[in-house]
Amino acid sequence: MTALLDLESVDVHYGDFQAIHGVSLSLDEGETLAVMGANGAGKSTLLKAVAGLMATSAGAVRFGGQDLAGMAPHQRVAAGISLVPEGRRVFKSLTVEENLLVGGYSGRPGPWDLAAVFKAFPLLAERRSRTGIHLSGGEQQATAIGRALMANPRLLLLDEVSLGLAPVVVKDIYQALPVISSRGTTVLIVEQDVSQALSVADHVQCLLEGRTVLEASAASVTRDDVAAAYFGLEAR
Ligand SMILES: Nc1ncnc2c1ncn2[C@@H]1O[C@H](COP(=O)(O)OP(=O)(O)OP(=O)(O)O)[C@@H](O)[C@H]1O
Repeated sequence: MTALLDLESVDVHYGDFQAIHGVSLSLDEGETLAVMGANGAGKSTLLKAVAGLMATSAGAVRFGGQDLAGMAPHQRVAAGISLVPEGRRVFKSLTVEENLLVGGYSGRPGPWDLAAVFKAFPLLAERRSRTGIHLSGGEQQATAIGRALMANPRLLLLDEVSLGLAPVVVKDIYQALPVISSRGTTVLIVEQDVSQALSVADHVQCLLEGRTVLEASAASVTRDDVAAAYFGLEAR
């Protein structure tokens, strides 16, 4: 079976600084992969390389078997890759419902519409007429994820889902992830909260200073294994 997302020995640079060193990964349709690592490990950079916001300097990024080299970010969205960036960025003057409808503008067919998003995030259904400026951090995060789903992506990229959110809100957001997967959407999630990541992921990959130091099925690793990889204890 061809992987939905396949990275082969990818390097990414910011000028002279190399942030990603030869990272490979493979993600099958319908699966969830959690990429973990400490601050500065390269997680966001990797997501940006998949979304087309950062150029790769070596290696290949393939989506559904197609090499994405040279494909612009908007073309990747049209092909079925949606990114929820760190910091959420909902439209503050629009209501929840309007934010979601903006996401559906690209018109890809698929299982996600307003009703499906409200079913996955019941808290949004209650807030559908509220403007972005009046939403809590968690409601903004849910809106940002819902907006990305409205584009009916085959691959949803989620950056730092729980950053800065209260634990109770994080729980609400994480409850939606199995619902998202159950509709066939493949998820690549960047997360610093190891327990949350392990609770939803099929596979985990840990980065340290831009290199893969752990790659495993979520069922086969413990929090301690991941923490050790995080801090480079296995590699030394
Ligand atoms: N715009 C930039 N210019 C130069 N270096 C950058 C830039 N953005 C990130 N970096 C560097 O690239 C490396 C990887 O950063 P990245 O943001 O991908 O890490 P991260 O694992 O997502 O961490 P965080 O959780 O802090 O976002 C870090 O050393 C960072 O300082």
